Amino acid sequence: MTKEISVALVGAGAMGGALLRGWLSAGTIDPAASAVFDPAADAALKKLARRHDFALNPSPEGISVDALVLAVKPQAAASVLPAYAAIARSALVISVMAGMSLAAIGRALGDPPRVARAMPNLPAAFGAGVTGLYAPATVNAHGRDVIDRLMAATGETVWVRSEEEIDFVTAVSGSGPAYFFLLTEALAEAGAALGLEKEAAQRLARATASGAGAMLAADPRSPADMRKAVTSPGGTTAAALGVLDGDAKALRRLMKEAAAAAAKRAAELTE
Ligand SMILES: NC(=O)c1ccc[n+]([C@@H]2O[C@H](COP(=O)([O-])OP(=O)(O)OC[C@H]3O[C@@H](n4cnc5c(N)ncnc54)[C@H](O)[C@@H]3O)[C@@H](O)[C@H]2O)c1
Ligand code: PRO
Repeated sequence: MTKEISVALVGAGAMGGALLRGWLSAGTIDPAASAVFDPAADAALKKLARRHDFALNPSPEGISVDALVLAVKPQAAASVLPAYAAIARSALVISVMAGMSLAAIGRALGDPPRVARAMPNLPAAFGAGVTGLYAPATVNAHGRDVIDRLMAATGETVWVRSEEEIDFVTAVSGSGPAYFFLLTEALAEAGAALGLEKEAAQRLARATASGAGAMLAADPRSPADMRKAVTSPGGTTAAALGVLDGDAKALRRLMKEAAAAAAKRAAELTE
């Protein structure tokens, strides 16, 4: 049997909390040997700590774990991370922070020997996440396996070739769920504008987004092939796609601009 991983998690908000819940339900981590740090721990997190018996907000002094996972806001990192420098000396450090470079993490933690970047996304809370991963050569095969096992507990993992590509992952899958939620909002608004009752339009749009997501998860066909399966020649879908994807390729152009803006912002956060 594979050994459970001991983890110190710094920041158990939306993303850190989703990872923690994924690890606990998949049995990936050893709760009794793990610790979670979050000064704003709410009742749900306290209940989780009691149920699974992990340490919540212990003194970081003397804590020794396999992996130190950093999930605080990048803007808070410089002031928060130094308190965890001693843990980082012997642990594999995995940062899920957007736009916080290996160099900046190293500076804040006193240059620990092994630091990797991971960019998960929020569907991790339902085991439906995808995480982009990058580790420099200082992280060996065992370290990579630990990172992969931790992140695979909440969905798929995709290794990328360079640290710069983590900013591109952030633009595609880290921020990506928000693009689909916006599309769902926009579709509901369009339905209401046509004359549907607002609530009916919202239910139709949401179930359509979730149904399309279920097809993407279960159907091996490419997204383009599934799009074609919905589109009868000269029919209603073709009329809509003529607006979204006609000669001007409006949606594809907009998506490129949006992803470029997200990647640029990730790079700015790094400075
Ligand atoms: N939300 C996402 O979809 C998403 C996706 C990928 C990566 N991320 C990254 O995850 C990180 C966290 O984002 P989030 O959305 O979960 O934010 P969040 O605000 O929900 O969570 C941050 C948590 O850090 C805690 N915190 C603050 N000071 C702390 C300290 N001194 N010690 C320990 N914990 C402390 C806060 O109380 C909060 O619970 C960010 O760096 C973000 O870039 C987020
Ligand atoms: N949420 C974080 C942000 O918006 C990182 C990816 C998703 O910056």
